Amino acid sequence: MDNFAFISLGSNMGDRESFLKKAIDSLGNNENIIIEKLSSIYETDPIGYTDQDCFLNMVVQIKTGLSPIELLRVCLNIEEEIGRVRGFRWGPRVIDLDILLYNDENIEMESLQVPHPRLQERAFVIVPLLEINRSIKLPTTNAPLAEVLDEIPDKEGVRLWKQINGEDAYALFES
Ligand SMILES: Nc1ncnc2c1ncn2[C@@H]1O[C@H](COP(=O)(O)OP(=O)(O)OP(=O)(O)O)[C@@H](O)[C@H]1O
Ligand SMILES: Nc1nc2c(c(=O)[nH]1)N=C(CO)CN2
Repeated sequence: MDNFAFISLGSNMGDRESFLKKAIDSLGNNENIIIEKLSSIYETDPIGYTDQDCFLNMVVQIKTGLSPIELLRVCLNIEEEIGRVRGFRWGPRVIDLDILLYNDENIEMESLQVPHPRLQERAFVIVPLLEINRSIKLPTTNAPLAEVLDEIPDKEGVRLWKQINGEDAYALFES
C-alpha cells in the first residue's frame, strides 16, 4: 500500500448520507485500500447545472496498492453497485466518486486525468480536502490548495452538515 490518494464523494438523490456511507464501506472492504481519513460531510449548492437538489460532499484519504486506473475501475464499480444511472453531465446522482489526487502524479489519459481537472474550481471539493490536510499543494502548479480556495467565489455554497471526528467516523462505518 505504497500510494496515497484522495477521493471525493457526492450525492444529491434519496438518502444521501447512506449512499456516502455505502461507498466508503465498499472502498474500505477492498483488500487493496486502507481508509486513512474522512472529512466531515458538507451540504453544498449544486454547481454546473444548478436546477437540482443540494449535494452532500465529502473527501476520503486512502492508502492503496492499486494503480490509478485500477482505482478508477474500483470507483466506477462502486458507483454502479450503489445504483448510479448515468444521466446528463453534472446532473443529479445517487453517488459520484472522483479521484482528486494520486500521490503527486500528473496523469493525462483519455479515461483519467489527475489531479481531477475541475478540482481547482470546486469549493465543495477543496473545503473538505483542506480539512483533512491543510498543506496540500497542487502537483501541477505547486500552488497551496488554501490559496486556490481564496480565489474561488462560491465558498458560501459549502456548509458544514455533519462534523466527523474519530468517534463519528467509527459510527459512520457501523452498519
Ligand atoms: N480523476 C478522475 N476521477 C474520476 N473519473 C475521471 C477522472 N478523470 C477522468 N474521469 C472520467 O470521467 C468519466 C465520467 O465521470 P462522471 O460521469 O463522474 O463525470 P461527472 O461527475 O458528470 O463530471 P465531473 O467529471 O465534472 O465531476 C469517468 O468515466 C472517468 O473515465
Ligand atoms: N455541489 C455540487 N455540485 C456538483 C457536484 C457535486 O458533487 N457537488 N457534482 C457534479 C458532477 O460532478 C456537478 N455539480
